Amino acid sequence: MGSSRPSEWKKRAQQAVKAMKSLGISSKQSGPVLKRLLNVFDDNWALIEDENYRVLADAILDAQANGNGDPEPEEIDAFSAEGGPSTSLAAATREDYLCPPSPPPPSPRAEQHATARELAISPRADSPPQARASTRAPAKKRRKQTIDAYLQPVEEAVFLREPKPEPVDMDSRCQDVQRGEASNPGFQEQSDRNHRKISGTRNGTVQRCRNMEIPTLSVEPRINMLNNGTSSGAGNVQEAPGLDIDVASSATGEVKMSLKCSVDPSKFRMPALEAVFKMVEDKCLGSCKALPPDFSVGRLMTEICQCVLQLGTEHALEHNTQSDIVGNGSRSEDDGNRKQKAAEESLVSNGSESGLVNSTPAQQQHLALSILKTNHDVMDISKGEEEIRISIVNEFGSEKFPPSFYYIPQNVVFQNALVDMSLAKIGGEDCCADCFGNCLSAPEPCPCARETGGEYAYTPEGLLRPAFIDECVSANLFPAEHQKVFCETCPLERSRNKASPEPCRGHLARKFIKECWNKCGCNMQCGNRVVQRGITSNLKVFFTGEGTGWGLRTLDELPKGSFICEYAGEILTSAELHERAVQNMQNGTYVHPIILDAGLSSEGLLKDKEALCLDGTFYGNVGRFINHRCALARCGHFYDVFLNDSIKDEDYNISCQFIISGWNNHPPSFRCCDANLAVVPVEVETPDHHYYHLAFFTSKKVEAFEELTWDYGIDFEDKNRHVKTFECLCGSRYCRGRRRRHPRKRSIVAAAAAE
Ligand SMILES: C[S@@+](CC[C@H](N)C(=O)[O-])C[C@H]1O[C@@H](n2cnc3c(N)ncnc32)[C@H](O)[C@@H]1O
Repeated sequence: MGSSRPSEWKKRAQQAVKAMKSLGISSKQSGPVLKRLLNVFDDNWALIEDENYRVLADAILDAQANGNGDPEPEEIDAFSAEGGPSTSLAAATREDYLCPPSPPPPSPRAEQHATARELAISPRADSPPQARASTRAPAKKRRKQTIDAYLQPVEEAVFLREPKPEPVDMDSRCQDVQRGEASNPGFQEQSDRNHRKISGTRNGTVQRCRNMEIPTLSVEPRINMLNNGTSSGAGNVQEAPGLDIDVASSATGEVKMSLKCSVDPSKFRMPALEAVFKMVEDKCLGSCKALPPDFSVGRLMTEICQCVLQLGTEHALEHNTQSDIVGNGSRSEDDGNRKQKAAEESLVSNGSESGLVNSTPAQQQHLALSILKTNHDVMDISKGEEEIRISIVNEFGSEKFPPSFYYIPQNVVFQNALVDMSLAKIGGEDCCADCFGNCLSAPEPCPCARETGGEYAYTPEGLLRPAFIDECVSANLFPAEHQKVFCETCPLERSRNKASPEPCRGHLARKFIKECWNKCGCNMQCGNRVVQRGITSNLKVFFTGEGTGWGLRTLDELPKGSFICEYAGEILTSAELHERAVQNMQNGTYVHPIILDAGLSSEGLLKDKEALCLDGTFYGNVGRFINHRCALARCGHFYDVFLNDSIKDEDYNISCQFIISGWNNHPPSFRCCDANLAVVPVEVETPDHHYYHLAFFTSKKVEAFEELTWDYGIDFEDKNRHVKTFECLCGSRYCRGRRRRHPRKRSIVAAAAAE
């Protein structure tokens, strides 16, 4: 039959074999399969040649996958001798081989992937007929799946080529990658599978992933990649496969990352790592103008390793902490873990000895929750509760996590607090039902501006007006200069001592912001709705390393008057707060709850339960991380401040003048204030001042990465205070809470000041 074939037939057979050769498939592999195909297709060459011999390439790979790839010697001989197909494999049908139109044949790389496939389209002649039939029946469907899977790596593949002379357009490359994803429905799924593929080793893990974000570069064939010596010989076209990354950890604590590519071993010798880094820098990164001049791939890889280690160890800590609490799993000897465990143990034991036994069920629940809930998300401590992610960072590597708490973006009632948010309570004078869009653009201020004297508290740029902030800071620092209201029977004093409460110490009549709300006709973008829209600045929780625990910093430069966040927490009655404060003292912990007493002056006589407080200890937002900084020494304390040798004479003079004559007698530039936030009462849902929000605004321009601080207003010298306080480590020159170091000097300065 072979000799009777026309030369045209032979020519076509040679071309087919040649086409397969260019894919790295030898004639020994392609010949027998071609023979089978011609038999099945009744010598219809068009079907085989279609799409650049796609059917043939696919059939060869399938044959290899099914162990039929190595032809019997007779088959090869028969083909070369006769140049025509054998009829012995006619059990396969045309349908088995045909598939919907698809892109051109895959690269040789696909060979590796083909080995993973389960398809058997050429059943052995010795299979029972039923078995063969059942194999064939779903073959078409499987064929399609196979080809889709088979073509997939081609789209995913990263081809390394020589760089083009023109600058690299990273954005358009990324778009190309994204387009690839969108145009191939299987792509995302495949990618997800690659990312999910995590297998455990003994006490270690191996994670394999394909980096889909590596852009495609143009290529020249000579580029050699790392060789694992197992390549099946892909010819001399060195198309680097999709970047396969392995990350493995061993029981001994090593973390290893590897990038894998295949190459012909005879053409490869391992280059020096520095040379590789240099080449990558020159080729791929040098043209990217955004990189800093000292950028290097070596540092980039070190960064990657460090990130792997950091994320890996943090994850382990979370896991171990939770395991310990439920009583299974073993804890590593990591220092941070031991510390955390010790802290938890002390909480537990304190709880059982004094705290938990003596506390109410609700308190017990809170203590238990605080012990259990240690699953912070380092990428976003709010776990999606805020519009913006707020990550946690510890540059010191000691305390691994901030204290446990539940993240809440808004205040919640703990138990007995009564917060009347009824719409019925909002009268026509307390809202702007007739407004539309942005109230700040209207020709006349709306009724919501009444609270702030007919002028909105916010500027059109969304900043709190400077005069408003200065007033709030001043009230905090110089309460004596501001109006105070005294209750007949102070609910706060009564919560401390019901039997014989002390006289009211007075409550400052404070300035409120009033925002538009649900009964108003304006929209959510109205300029008079800043606090209720939530956090918009980029913030980070960080470990201060200065003895003040965790703190909050801004990542943006912020002008004066910028809204940072609310202080959100549980709403407690003053009685509940008092009970909690006592518990906390017994447990050796100190929290900084805030009393919502700005409205007490207008409320008249209140029952205990009606004086409200906020506590962010167990439930809170990022506001709970804002540390205290002494804004300014108060009269009577300020001499001590200047005993510190680092304080210059001019500071001394300015501050003395300042303190003696008061805040308002000095121009703003003299109003030196070390804390950079002011806390402001904000009315949103309730028109009275019984319940309100507390919002932090910058009290001056703040640099990017600066820690955000506010003055808690603590009188560190007050021996009668009912809650335990901390020794202040704010580092401010005006610090009121630092331990005094030079008693002798103090008396000299005091004497000098008295003259
Ligand atoms: C509202 S929390 C602030 C966040 C806290 N640093 C943390 O790690 O969770 C208040 C607590 O922080 C600590 N703190 C805040 N400011 C401080 C300061 N200036 N000096 C010392 N400790 C401070 C005290 O332990 C205080 O009880």
